[in-house]
Amino acid sequence: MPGHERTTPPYRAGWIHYTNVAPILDPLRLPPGVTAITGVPTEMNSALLSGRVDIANISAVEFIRNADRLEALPDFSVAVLGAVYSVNLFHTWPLEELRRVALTAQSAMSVALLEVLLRGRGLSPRLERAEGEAEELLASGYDGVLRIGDSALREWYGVAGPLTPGGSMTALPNAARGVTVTDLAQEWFALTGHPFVFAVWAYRRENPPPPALLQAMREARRQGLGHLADVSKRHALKLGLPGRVVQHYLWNFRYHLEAPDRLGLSEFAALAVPGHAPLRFGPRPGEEMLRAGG
Ligand SMILES: C=C(O[C@@H]1C=C(C(=O)O)C=C[C@H]1O)C(=O)O
Repeated sequence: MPGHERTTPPYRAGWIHYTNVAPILDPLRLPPGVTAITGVPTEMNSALLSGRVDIANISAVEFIRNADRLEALPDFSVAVLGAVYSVNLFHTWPLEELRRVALTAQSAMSVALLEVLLRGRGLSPRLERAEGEAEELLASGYDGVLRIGDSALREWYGVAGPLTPGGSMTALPNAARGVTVTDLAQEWFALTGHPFVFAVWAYRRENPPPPALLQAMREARRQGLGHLADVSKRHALKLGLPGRVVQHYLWNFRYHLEAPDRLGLSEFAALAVPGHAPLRFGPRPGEEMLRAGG
């Protein structure tokens, strides 16, 4: 049409912006032509699947369930080997005696992990979606509450902290005032000896991210991990937690989807989504142009 420039629509990103992705997202400068929105995991999962965004860090189980149409970046993850501190089951009875467990509506992956862990122990408490703080839900009649993200980290600290100087964050499970915190990633490690991958960066296969976005994300991660003390200090203020606790929390993550993480992911996929389509990952750093034919 005369007088009308044909413009390419923006490439739309959806970020779960929990503190655990701050080392990647805080320093990120979006390249021209890329926009971003933020939300909790279940919101970003559905934004990607419904086509409202083009790439998102989503619950890994949704990537597995939709492996026939999604692909994930080969070198980005939110994973841990052992405890994660922010995916917690708060409970007042031993796991074997739980009857009614409240699940946060923000999570898909941690819910799937809890289901796998309970099944593995032959347990089947009633699982219900309910939102609210752990102690509040425990007081209202639930005997277990699954919480994730920043509020789970804060509530974990409410039970486990304040840590004594030189005290260990790794003595788990934590318990205080009749509430036990079971760290689900720690349980996964006890079961398998492998890392647990909570999130991957996924996109619809026919719509991969522009190389400039990948480059910006990799550069941002380098910056963030290189200045972890600053990132931690800033978020500690926001969270109302000691800087050293947030720094321990952040350095503990595995952000590169390395071979051990993929092993953990495949193992989880086989348990949680039997018969899933093969998991597909995009080209390795530096190989994007090869695939684009350039
Ligand atoms: C480690 C976490 O992982 C997050 C948990 C998710 C889920 O339970 O669906 C999704 C994305 C992850 O970034 C956390 O929430 O603390």
